[in-house]
Amino acid sequence: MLDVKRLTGGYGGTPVVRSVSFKVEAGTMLGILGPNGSGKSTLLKMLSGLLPADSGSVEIGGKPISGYSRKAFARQVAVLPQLQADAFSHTVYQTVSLGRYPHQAGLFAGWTDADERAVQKAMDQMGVTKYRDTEIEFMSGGERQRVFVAQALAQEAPVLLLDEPTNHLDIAHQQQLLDTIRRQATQNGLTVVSVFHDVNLASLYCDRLLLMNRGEVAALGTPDEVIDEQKMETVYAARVRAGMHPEIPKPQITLLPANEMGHEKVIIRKSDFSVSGEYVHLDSRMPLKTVSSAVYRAGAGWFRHFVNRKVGAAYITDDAEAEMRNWLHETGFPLTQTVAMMTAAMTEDAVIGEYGPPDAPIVICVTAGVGNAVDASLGASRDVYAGTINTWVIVNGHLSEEAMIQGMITATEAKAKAMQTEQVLDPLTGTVATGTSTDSLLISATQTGICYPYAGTVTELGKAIGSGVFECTAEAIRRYRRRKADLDGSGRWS
Ligand SMILES: Nc1ncnc2c1ncn2[C@@H]1O[C@H](COP(=O)(O)OP(=O)(O)OP(=O)(O)O)[C@@H](O)[C@H]1O
Repeated sequence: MLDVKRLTGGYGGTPVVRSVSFKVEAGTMLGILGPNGSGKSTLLKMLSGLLPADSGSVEIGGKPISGYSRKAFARQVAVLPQLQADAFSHTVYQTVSLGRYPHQAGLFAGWTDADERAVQKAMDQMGVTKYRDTEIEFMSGGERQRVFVAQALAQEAPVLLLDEPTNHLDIAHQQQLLDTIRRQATQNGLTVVSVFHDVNLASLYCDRLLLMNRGEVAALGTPDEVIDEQKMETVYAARVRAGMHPEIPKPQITLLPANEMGHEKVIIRKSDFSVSGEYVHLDSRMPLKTVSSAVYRAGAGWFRHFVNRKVGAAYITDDAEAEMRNWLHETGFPLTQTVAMMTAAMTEDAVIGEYGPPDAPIVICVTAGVGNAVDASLGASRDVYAGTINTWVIVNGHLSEEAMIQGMITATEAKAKAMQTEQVLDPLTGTVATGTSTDSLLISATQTGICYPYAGTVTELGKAIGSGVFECTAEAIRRYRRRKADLDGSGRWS
């Protein structure tokens, strides 16, 4: 739909944009990225015909833009320039209506139903209908921006050129605007070229990205191809980390501040844990990098509060995560900083130990209930009962991603060995159990101090995790059994 070949141009003699070539297919979105002054707006002005090119060509629908009359071009291309500070004294309705001028046959031609519908639809899409009769000079920057996007949409041109359309918009309106434009591209075949400052928004919404650097193309391709850590760091001269969006497979970048903010050194000790009949709680004072299979906030994250909550043996709920969230909220834990597990075992019986280097130990905490022990190798079908081994491994050190996962494997193997040593049997199969059906594991690290690249069983860290989880689990099983024996003897927990 849009074909740009070796486009060069700028202001006066010096070209600002140099030999830029790309194509945009109908129904797709191209995002233009690049540092300040890299030539993004200049390129967009050349595509809009506002700035003549020194050399090269821009074709729309197979025809050079110079071949279109002004009005015919406006029927093909709608443009949203960078938001201007000054606004004219027009109402929202009048401003959006201006978008219809390329469809008017002559100066005195009548306003048609199609014009009215297009204006109404565009105002609705941008959520500005309620300001219909407000003069735009009295509106906020974000509100005005939405009015100008509505004007461009009312134009109903097959090509839309946008310069920083989300400028001034809050996150809800950014989402609404880009969702609308994306829908127009996918459903109605709109071709969109948009300048973005926000690399992450561009990655989420665009099919392809064009990364500009000093007026030239630094990269052109899918978001996966363009959003590369090294490329971003070189072009923007900023320290970044690239990773995938948590919900959809699109790359996102995060800035790395120069000073290690929030990385005050803390040493986690056994004495930082508080244990009651209600829950085990570790308040680490600083967020710890964590991977877990917890009920609340499972997966990867940074957390300060670690909770292992006691629930009754008959605990049942349709949505354990939501129930846990409510409980945490009512109990006063900050939800964004807390990761939480649950257990039917007695939390007072938690076994907590320090292993490895005494000045920066690996702290392990285990609660065990093995009434529901399972031999994982036999895959027998069974009912699920409460009875869980919850294991926390807290490392005073810096773990690589690999070490995080290896630490989980090492801990699981050590737990299975403790089950074997303590001769915990699967009641269904009569064989030695390897765990229970609802076990949970958490590994956290301060990410300061000693670097641990690996945590396999022969590494220093692996040895501390292996022996520590084994000892703590075996002791937790013994405590559980003593409780059970007391219960069986007296008919109640002692
Ligand atoms: N009207 C103008 N006259 C002369 N030079 C200009 C004009 N507009 C922009 N420039 C220069 O062209 C270069 C590229 O500017 P442009 O606005 O295209 O960059 P950009 O990538 O859009 O930047 P930003 O991210 O800051 O909006 C800059 O060095 C700028 O100073």
